[in-house]
Amino acid sequence: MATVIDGKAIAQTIRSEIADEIRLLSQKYGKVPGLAVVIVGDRKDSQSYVRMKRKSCAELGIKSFDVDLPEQVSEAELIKKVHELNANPDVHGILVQLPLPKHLNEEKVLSEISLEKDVDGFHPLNIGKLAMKGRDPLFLPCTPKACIELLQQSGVSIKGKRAVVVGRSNIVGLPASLLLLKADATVSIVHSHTSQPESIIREADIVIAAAGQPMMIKGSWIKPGAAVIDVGTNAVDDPTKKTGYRLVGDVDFAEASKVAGWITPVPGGVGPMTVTMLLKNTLEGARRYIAQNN
Ligand SMILES: Nc1nc2c(c(=O)[nH]1)N[C@@H](CN(C=O)c1ccc(C(=O)N[C@@H](CCC(=O)O)C(=O)O)cc1)CN2
Ligand SMILES: [Mg+2]
Repeated sequence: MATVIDGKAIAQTIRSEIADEIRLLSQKYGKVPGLAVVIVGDRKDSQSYVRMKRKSCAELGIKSFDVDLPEQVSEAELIKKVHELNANPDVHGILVQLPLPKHLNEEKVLSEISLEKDVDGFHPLNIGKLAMKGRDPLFLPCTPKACIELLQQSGVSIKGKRAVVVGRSNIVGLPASLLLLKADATVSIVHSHTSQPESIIREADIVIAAAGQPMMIKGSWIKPGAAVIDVGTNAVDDPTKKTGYRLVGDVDFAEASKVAGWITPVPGGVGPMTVTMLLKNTLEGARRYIAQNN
């Protein structure tokens, strides 16, 4: 049976370290990190993620700046808000919750966030630097950073290993594959046009599943002893639950956990670490700001 990687517990340990560092920063410089969380519209899932982020800020001593905009907000108004946050010296990190409503151009909006405050690491220049050998972005995207941190904390070495990323989204799949490449893995990306994905996944020592397809990766697709990091958070109907649904990953956990060496659960794996990496990036942004302005 695989070792189940407890993302919630690992996240908790890192959070208490972040809280300690924030206390020190505050004592020494009289400043606390500030994070602006911008949300447009009222998608239930996005609202819930934003609530989690704001609550986590409060718990760790990060000042959160809440910007809630209506679904119909114009691109110009949203960008004006971003510019105001760029100019606010108490804000060290800015994130715009994704996805945005269809009428807004995500790439345009994200490229207006100051590079030094881009704690999601989604600014095209930060992504570009991630793709370049010998260059480092100011911030790494939170979910891919969470995946690497979970592997490292579990003692899984990446260098020279075969890694497969399932999915090629801008938020997870693409940056995760770039991070694995930077860590010297041999990386393949499997996506909706890949024929026989199972034959490629079966060769992988490390699998990062970020396809958004409930339980698509079967136990028979996993190489014995592989490390499996499941980014999927899919709601599937479950009449036995009060809510009427339950969350499952992109991996069939019951099957894969019998074959893998390590595996993350859903919920309680990558999700809590994603928010923790955001808090860590915000602390990094504040530290950098203080170093440049003292
Ligand atoms: N601006 C951004 N937008 C989005 C990001 C992002 O990193 N930045 N990622 C996702 C959503 N996301 C954070 O925003 C996120 C998703 C899931 C979790 C999480 O903790 N999941 C829990 C289960 C939660 C539940 O019970 O509903 C888990 O896996 O244990 C955190 C953050 C898209 N948008
Ligand atoms: Mg859009």
